[in-house]
Amino acid sequence: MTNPMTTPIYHDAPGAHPALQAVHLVKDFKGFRATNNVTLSINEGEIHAIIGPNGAGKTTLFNLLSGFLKPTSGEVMLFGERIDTLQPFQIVRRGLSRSFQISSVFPTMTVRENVLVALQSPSNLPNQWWTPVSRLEELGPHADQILEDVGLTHDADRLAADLSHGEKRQLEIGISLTQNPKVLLLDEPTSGMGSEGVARVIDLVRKVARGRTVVLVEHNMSVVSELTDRITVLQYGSVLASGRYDEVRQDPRVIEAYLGEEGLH
Ligand SMILES: Nc1ncnc2c1ncn2[C@@H]1O[C@H](COP(=O)(O)OP(=O)(O)OP(=O)(O)O)[C@@H](O)[C@H]1O
Repeated sequence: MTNPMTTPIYHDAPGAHPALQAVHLVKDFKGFRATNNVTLSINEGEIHAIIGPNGAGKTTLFNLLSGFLKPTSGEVMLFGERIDTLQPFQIVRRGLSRSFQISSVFPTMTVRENVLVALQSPSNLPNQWWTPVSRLEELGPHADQILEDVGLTHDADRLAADLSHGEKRQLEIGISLTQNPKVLLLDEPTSGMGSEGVARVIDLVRKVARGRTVVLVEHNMSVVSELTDRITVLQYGSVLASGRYDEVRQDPRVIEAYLGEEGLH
């Protein structure tokens, strides 16, 4: 095992404070290398997008960063401390949360109950909840604040099952916020949404990113260009390019290998 004290730290800009780092990360699935020596550094306060074609390894990298997969080799660092040796709930306690899409929403509970239940959990992970909803009222003001933050105040008493796709994604982000994460990972927050929903999520991500570091996997390039400070492009599990969106979109390797002749817009 590598000594954390000797782990190289990749600062990419003078004065930058890394929040989340991958250091020579490798993940093999039965001989198939899904993550190939990925090193990247995401700075405190940054909104960073991970993009790449289908099968490039984005979800695998997200799972490695949040502890849902253990790396074959390499390290993940959160504010300079190794977290790849920890369980996901311990990583949440250290300040990193991720959205779970529909898996962490209880469809038979109301929107507000979903947030209340997540608030009393030591992490926002499924199976970590045990307090009956009736005892959760003291957390009500906090839940209401989160619902306001994610724009669901008027939907508080609706069953989660009755929410639209976009509203469920808003609730997912709300559930992630219950742990007041310093680093928030969002997996395709605009997937399956029309332009109105996309615009709402862009506003929401900007809002929740205040005072936080946000990492998102995103296919919609207009979302990427509007929201992100820097992006990382994955191809075949490796980092093809990483840097400011404006720079990376002009990188000939990115244009040729990933985006086709038209490139990023
Ligand atoms: N548990 C697994 N076992 C075997 N192979 C896997 C496993 N998980 C992912 N892979 C493979 O690793 C590669 C990367 O998959 P991953 O889902 O990380 O890509 P992705 O960039 O998120 O793709 P998409 O944009 O389609 O969601 C793919 O070839 C996939 O088939």
